[in-house]
Amino acid sequence: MQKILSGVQVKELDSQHLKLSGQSSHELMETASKAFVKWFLDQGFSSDLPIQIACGAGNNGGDGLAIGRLLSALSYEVIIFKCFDSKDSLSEDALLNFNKLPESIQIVDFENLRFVEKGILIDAFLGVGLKGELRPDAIKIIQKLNDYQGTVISIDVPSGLPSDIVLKGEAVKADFTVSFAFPKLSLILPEHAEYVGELVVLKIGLVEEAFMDLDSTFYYLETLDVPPLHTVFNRFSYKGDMGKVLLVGGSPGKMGALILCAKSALRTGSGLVTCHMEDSERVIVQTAVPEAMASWGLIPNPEFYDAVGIGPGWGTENRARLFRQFLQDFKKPIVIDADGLNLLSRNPDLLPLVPKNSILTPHIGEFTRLVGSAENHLERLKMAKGFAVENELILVLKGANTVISLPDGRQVINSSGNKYMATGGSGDVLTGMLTSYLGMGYFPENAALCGVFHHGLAGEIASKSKRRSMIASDIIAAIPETYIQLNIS
Ligand SMILES: NC(=O)C1=CN([C@@H]2O[C@H](COP(=O)(O)OP(=O)(O)OC[C@H]3O[C@@H](n4cnc5c(N)ncnc54)[C@H](O)[C@@H]3O)[C@@H](O)[C@H]2O)[C@@H](O)CC1
Ligand SMILES: Nc1ncnc2c1ncn2[C@@H]1O[C@H](COP(=O)(O)OP(=O)(O)O)[C@@H](O)[C@H]1O
Ligand SMILES: [K+]
Repeated sequence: MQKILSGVQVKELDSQHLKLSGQSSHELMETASKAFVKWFLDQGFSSDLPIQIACGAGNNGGDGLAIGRLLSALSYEVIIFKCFDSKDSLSEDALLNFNKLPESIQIVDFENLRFVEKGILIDAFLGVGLKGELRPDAIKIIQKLNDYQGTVISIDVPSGLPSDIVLKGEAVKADFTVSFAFPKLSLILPEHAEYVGELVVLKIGLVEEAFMDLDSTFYYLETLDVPPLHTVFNRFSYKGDMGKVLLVGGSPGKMGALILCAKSALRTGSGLVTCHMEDSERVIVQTAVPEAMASWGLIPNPEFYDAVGIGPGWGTENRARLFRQFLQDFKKPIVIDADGLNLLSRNPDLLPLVPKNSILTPHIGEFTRLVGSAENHLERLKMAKGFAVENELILVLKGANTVISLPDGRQVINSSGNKYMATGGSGDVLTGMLTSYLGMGYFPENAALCGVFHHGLAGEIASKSKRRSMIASDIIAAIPETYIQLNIS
């Protein structure tokens, strides 16, 4: 998995990479700019209007200048807005690219800037080299850039946004942020949603060894990381190998949560799924999911099951005793969601009974009840890490860019998923997937990573044709396609 480094570490990373690869810094800038242009062309933006590029004096501006030259060579009309005083203030590579600009590109001093409205503005003013608070002249530039009415694309980070802390002042509000190598930590904080817009991360061929000596506990989970985490089943596998899972949840009026969870576990690959609920509700489950079995009353013989998921739609009234009894009987890692988490919040004495390496899946509200309230998401991530380490549990903090905190202190940020997944029941689908992987014998860490990634990918696939019409059942229907796309048998 790709380490996520701080803005300060990026300089060190660059020099390590240049040393190990033999590439020059100018070539690296060219690679990054070409990666951007390739992405840009794939988006199919209209080529009728000029591309306006606001360039600063550092290497972020250098990227902007190189991109301008590359787009101009593809017959785009390009206008460069100079957000720096003179050529003397340019970084070495920015100057090199400034001197390579063809005559056909218009260069306009920032004071004389007049936007061509409704087109595209590329923000290459400030990147990870931003230090301290913005200088007054930079604030003015950012305010002016934010007056633009068309599409804004920020390079690496929206200008003004610090790369790894929460923003205090002004920053560019982008529609897209195209970051290089890994997402800078601040790009995944919900506080910055209106600045970052859609997040895109492009590979620029940095050699892996360059990351080795740079410390970070944050990692980025991407498509290529996932196939090796999966268990391969052989042709003699039988349904017992695929896991016998028990899902405990549902209550009158909330049976849908358990049904979604059961369908999701089956689609993920579980061999046998049993739903445990109140006697009065079992007909609903048996009708809705004929592939699942039903159980009610006390949980008979918990040891029979390979994995258990507990909580979706369960309610909290009169559940604590059953939960305690179950935790005393069942010693393998489990998945706890929704009301299972609420029960833990209300009965903290249950927490030490939760088997080590169990997976807890709170959204921010459940997290606040369970772990405490945080001033901002960065502080929340710190608390999540502390909770996972202290209790030897895996904490999946759900949201855009779900963060998986592992008992050894690593925190893995998921790259898959999108806003269309913000729909009732999508968390229940995740619980079914996670429990299914545990049931198939996956190490809990791999179950968490695979479950979260495939869930997000299924959301992406389903939303292609559904957009805001997507419902949780659509995510379940897209699970098979995730295996096809990742070539998992
Ligand atoms: N490995 C990577 O990630 C690569 C990074 N590249 C680019 O290089 C950028 C980093 O370049 P640099 O290190 O030159 O830094 P930047 O270009 O991000 O920032 C430096 C500029 O910001 C100004 N500045 C700093 N603090 C300020 C403040 N408080 N108020 C106003 N202005 C301020 C400086 O005067 C300087 O002009 C990245 O963001 C990325 O765009 C690419 O060129 C290639 C590879
Ligand atoms: N904006 C978003 N971008 C990506 N994923 C999202 C977004 N909003 C929600 N999700 C995902 O959808 C799921 C919602 O779960 P949850 O909040 O428990 O919903 P519910 O209780 O309705 O099932 C989580 O896995 C979360 O990561
Ligand atoms: K920028």
